[in-house]
Amino acid sequence: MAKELCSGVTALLSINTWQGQQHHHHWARSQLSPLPISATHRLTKHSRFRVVCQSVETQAKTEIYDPEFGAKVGQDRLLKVPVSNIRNFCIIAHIDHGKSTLADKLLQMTGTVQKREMKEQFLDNMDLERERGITIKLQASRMRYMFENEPYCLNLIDTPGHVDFSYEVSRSLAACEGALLVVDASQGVEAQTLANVYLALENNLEIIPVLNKIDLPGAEPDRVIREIEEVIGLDCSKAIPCSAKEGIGITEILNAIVERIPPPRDAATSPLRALIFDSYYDPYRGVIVYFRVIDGRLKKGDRIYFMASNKDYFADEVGVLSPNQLQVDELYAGEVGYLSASIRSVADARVGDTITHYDRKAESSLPGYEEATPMVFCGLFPVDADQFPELRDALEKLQLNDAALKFEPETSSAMGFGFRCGFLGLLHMEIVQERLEREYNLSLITTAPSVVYRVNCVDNETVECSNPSLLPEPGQRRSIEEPVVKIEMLTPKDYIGSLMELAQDRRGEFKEMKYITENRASIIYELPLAEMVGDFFDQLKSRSKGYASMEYTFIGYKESELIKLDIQINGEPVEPLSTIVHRDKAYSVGRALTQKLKELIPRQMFKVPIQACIGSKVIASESLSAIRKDVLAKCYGGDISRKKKLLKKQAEGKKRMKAIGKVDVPQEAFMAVLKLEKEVL
Ligand SMILES: Nc1nc2c(ncn2[C@@H]2O[C@H](COP(=O)(O)OP(=O)(O)OP(=O)(O)O)[C@@H](O)[C@H]2O)c(=O)[nH]1
Repeated sequence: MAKELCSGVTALLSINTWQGQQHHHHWARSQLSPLPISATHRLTKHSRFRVVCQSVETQAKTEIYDPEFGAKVGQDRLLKVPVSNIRNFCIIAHIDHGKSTLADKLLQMTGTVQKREMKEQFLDNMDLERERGITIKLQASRMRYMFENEPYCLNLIDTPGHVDFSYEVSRSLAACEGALLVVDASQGVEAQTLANVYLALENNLEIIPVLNKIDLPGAEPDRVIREIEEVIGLDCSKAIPCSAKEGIGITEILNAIVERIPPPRDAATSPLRALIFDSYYDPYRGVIVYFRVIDGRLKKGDRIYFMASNKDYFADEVGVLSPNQLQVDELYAGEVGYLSASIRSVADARVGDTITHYDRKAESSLPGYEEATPMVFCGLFPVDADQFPELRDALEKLQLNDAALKFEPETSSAMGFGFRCGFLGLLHMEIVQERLEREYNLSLITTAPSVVYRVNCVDNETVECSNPSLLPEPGQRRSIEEPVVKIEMLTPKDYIGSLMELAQDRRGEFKEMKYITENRASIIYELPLAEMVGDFFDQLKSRSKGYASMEYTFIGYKESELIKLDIQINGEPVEPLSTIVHRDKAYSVGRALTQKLKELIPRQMFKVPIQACIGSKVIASESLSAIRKDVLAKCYGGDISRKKKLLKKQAEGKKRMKAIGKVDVPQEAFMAVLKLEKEVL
């Protein structure tokens, strides 16, 4: 167990400890403060022990014998400081501008973690996150920082960097008094940065602009400062130039956090109100809740009450994040920590919920709580029907840790048993799919994502429909409404035309365009969400050579002329290929989709017609010709080419396919509607 001792030299330590009647002796070689040493024996507050420090340089020995020392060691690491010495902050940055690198450097510089303890990046914990280089879940860490001979406790709350998780971002901002605004000095302000800065300003945070990557030859800090001032209207006279990679400017940032970010309000005597900014499921301890105490105190053993989910528990364990969990007895207003209370699902302790005492409830909960509303749906079917129970178990397990994931059973004559799942956005959907396949070893067929439509029926009822194949028949419906989003694209001026064309093609309604600097513009459109869930983002990136960025917010539902397009393969309707499209696009989509399917579906031993229909009317048709009988298959002998062929066939057999009637349809076909060429849309 690692414990932090104080001193300042590289030393050889001889540690003698007594626990009850037992005496233990350890040697450890370590540079003392601020780096922790590790002792295999458990040191507790009540251990009596003797520490002998021997300087490696001078060989001089110093002996410390202090039965109280254990308590001091504990305190040092747990760091209790007055509320005026606490600073709670987060980092706002566009993807890839260096948020995680900076966070890691801050942890290192304050001695919170040692370099060798750090995996590639400490704050991004999940494998998937590390692989994709993006932050998905929030984490937090406290740091100890000495400023003008006084210890300060700096709590860094990490924020996810993707629009799908903007609600989580808003809650972690609400747990802070300040934010570092990190902008890549070789790039500039991006849409994501803007959206998060506005959120931070709404939460009255003190913002410290930081210009990262000044080590790069292409860095233009002055231009970027002007951009931040013009676009956001933030005073950048005290912006800090830094290189998170090279460790330049880190001390200035730490000093600015202490000097410029206000301490939390001292409200330890009010009834308890703590804001949950993250939670995750631990299979051994139940849900671990990360929170910031806004008012009052929270003690180990307290009976607590979650105001939104209406559940009560006993707080079995309360502690701080350093960044590993360290237990404490109590946390008071201003502090950030975690608790565990044998909670079975994260849905009971949702991000944004308020924790109060069961016996002394706060009058009102903290503002800003929202239920997670899935915006994007898709069907998930096991390739092998036997895996259905495993898929259900896996989804249930994932849901324990992800309150935003929704699912319900779905049956389709073409696909068999599966689930209709709801996600916050496309990235969330991809993450869940990947985790199901990787962590649970499932082989899945995923249908193209769909949004939730509102169907106004002739009997004046309104039904919500997230599955195109279940859309009420034309005779039963009066109108269909679809979700609409407002998007803001930030782009260098050279790509304005191409991006406007993209938005226009996707049924976008132009709202506003303004130049934010002489070379960059902001373009605002309102556009159906359904048009966004496809490859809009990829298109935006490829049309702007990666320079444009975007941000979207849901603004409401709007009536639109929509119809259902069905696909028949070999005369059989394939419901998972049904899509809802705008009337004007039905013919071109139908044509493109049948052509695409013809390319994707392997040829069979017989001729296969592929048709697109609206109701019973066929609007486009293609046909897949039969393959000749494989005469070579009957060949006998050890011919190498024959073996190769067999191997190839075997490999093909492993490809994900779903037999629809007699036809094998590969996974790509189900996503075909997303990949239709731009020209036809
Ligand atoms: N040259 C240079 N590169 C940097 C610096 N800071 C970060 N980088 C690099 O920029 C890339 C992105 O950095 P990250 O810290 O992963 O970015 P991020 O903002 O955390 O990204 P998300 O986790 O996706 O939000 C990495 O390849 C870093 O090595 C810097 O100061 N100088």
